[in-house]
Amino acid sequence: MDHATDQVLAESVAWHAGESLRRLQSWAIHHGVGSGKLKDDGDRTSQEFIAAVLGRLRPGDDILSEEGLDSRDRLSARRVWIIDPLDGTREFSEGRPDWAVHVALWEDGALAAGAVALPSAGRVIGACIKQVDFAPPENQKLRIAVSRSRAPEVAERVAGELNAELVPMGSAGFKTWAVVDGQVDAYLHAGGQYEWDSAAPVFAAQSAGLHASRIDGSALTYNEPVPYLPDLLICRVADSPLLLGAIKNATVNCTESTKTSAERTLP
Ligand SMILES: Nc1ncnc2c1ncn2[C@@H]1O[C@H](COP(=O)(O)O)[C@@H](OP(=O)(O)O)[C@H]1O
Ligand SMILES: [Mg+2]
Repeated sequence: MDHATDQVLAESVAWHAGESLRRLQSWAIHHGVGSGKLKDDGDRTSQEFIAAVLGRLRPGDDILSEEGLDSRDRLSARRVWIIDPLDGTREFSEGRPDWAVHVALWEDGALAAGAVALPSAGRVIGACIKQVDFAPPENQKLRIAVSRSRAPEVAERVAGELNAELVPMGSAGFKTWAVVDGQVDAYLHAGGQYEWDSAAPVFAAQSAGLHASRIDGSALTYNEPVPYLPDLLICRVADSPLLLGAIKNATVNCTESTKTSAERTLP
């Protein structure tokens, strides 16, 4: 299968899943559906839709999904779709716009396709997005997107060292889009996340010419036995030495772990 065809599929399935979720969210708000039910319905229906499409169009591929059962089979597979049917679930269930759908393809050791659908912005970011070549206005503080509900301690320290502004938002995909779109200069996360939270955003960011790595500067790797990938930095390549240096200073005595957890075991 050629990667251009896989990329079209990733963008299309993410877009359609996102549009269904957007309609579900509007309907639920209009009818006063509780946030718990909206969250469960969103996760379930998006998972079912994406799994059905990939199962029909790519029957030989494996799937690693936040909402699906994991299996050891994917460790010997050549191609694994890594999906988060609804990222920013909390924000979705609160009726907010900062959520996304992530669909990525890992093939032979690397990300080969990926798409992040952003229904509130009417956008999908993937392989065909414009390269990010802008510089921030002079004398403007660096703006760093962080989790709205779990802003990491390291980000607060980095902001202190660089006199940067932290911008809280939901969803890894939404924050990545904010960097690609120039609304912020970086997205910094630590303290916990899984492969499905970052695979599609990282593919889209790298396609746009951005830096994406672990917060110690090492490469992000996918389809690992334990899909725990707790931290992430996305920013312009030119800003990466400054940010990685500040993160290094900030992680001394920081309580957040950047080590891979071995807590999840495969059946
Ligand atoms: N400390 C942590 N441990 C595990 N997952 C985390 C985490 N912090 C953030 N995440 C996950 O990363 C995604 C983006 O988080 P945030 O919106 O806080 O930036 C969310 O995915 P889901 O919404 O798919 O669960 C969230 O659950
Ligand atoms: Mg997620």
